[in-house]
Amino acid sequence: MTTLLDVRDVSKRFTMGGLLGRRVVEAVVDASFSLSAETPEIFTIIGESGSGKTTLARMILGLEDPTSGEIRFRGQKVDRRAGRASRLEFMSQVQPVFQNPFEAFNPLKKIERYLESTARRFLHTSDRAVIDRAMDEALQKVGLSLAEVRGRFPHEMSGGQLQRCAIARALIPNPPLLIADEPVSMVDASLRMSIVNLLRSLRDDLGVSVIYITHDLATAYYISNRLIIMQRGRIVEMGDARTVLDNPEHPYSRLLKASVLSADDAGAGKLSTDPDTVKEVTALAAKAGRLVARPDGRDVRVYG
Ligand SMILES: Nc1ncnc2c1ncn2[C@@H]1O[C@H](COP(=O)(O)OP(=O)(O)OP(=O)(O)O)[C@@H](O)[C@H]1O
Repeated sequence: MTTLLDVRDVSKRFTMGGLLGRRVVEAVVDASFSLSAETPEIFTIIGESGSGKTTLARMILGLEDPTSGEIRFRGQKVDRRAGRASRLEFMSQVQPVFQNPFEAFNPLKKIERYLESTARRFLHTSDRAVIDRAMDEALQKVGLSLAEVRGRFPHEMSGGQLQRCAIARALIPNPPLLIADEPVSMVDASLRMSIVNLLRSLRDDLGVSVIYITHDLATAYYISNRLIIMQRGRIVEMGDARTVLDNPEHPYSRLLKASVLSADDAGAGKLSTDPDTVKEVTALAAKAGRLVARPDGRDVRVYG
């Protein structure tokens, strides 16, 4: 297997506060997984709020350095301090899609200006016809066209349409990997599935791999090939999405499946369920344990 992305024993520790009241947060602890270059897949990272999903994504994007461990993309170490040319080359191949498309776009600028600057940057051209063609091709991939988008400001689009534009922007350099951090949580429920289906068609029709970060088990089940479940920075279960979600083995994975998001916290990724179970699972979060490979291909964290 040729490896597209290799995340090896990666940890991230944040230290906050001064000498008095110093606080250390273990945001990600010893995360390891890899994606194949030959088989595009949707690889999902699931976990409640604060479990370390975004920190892991930011390290993969080279926006944050691991405290220990290493991330390699196509064999090259992901390095925030690499020279401008190699950083640009990396960024053209690993593109982010963020949660809130209204924040991703400057409200005072027409949408095409944003797409255009991405095209100029990554395609190294200022040829108008080449730029227009690249923007139109990328927009067609998400079910839009340059003619539809031209002249429009972000507020003139629905959240779903704008998220499509954000995905089109990410597709301009033809990246083999997208990192989509909660890409549907700010989109109206009625339009959510169309974005989820779009991610699926990027994989199936264009061969793009997607790291899909979410706390929504339903969409994860629907589109993922493999997934990892994170609790307080640690991977507690990893494997084929359906195997794990049909029959979760780690107590936290079971809790995640059994829990219902409370109406107040819908979309915030906080769990609301039986307090005793929560207590039991919280106690496990303080233990290191170790990931053990199971015969059915999944890895589950065990203790003692
Ligand atoms: N720059 C930072 N400085 C200090 N602590 C941080 C920083 N970034 C993240 N953290 C902490 O690291 C932990 C993991 O945060 P992270 O944002 O990665 O979780 P998450 O799973 O993405 O949560 P959410 O679903 O809410 O986005 C949290 O305790 C968070 O407070």
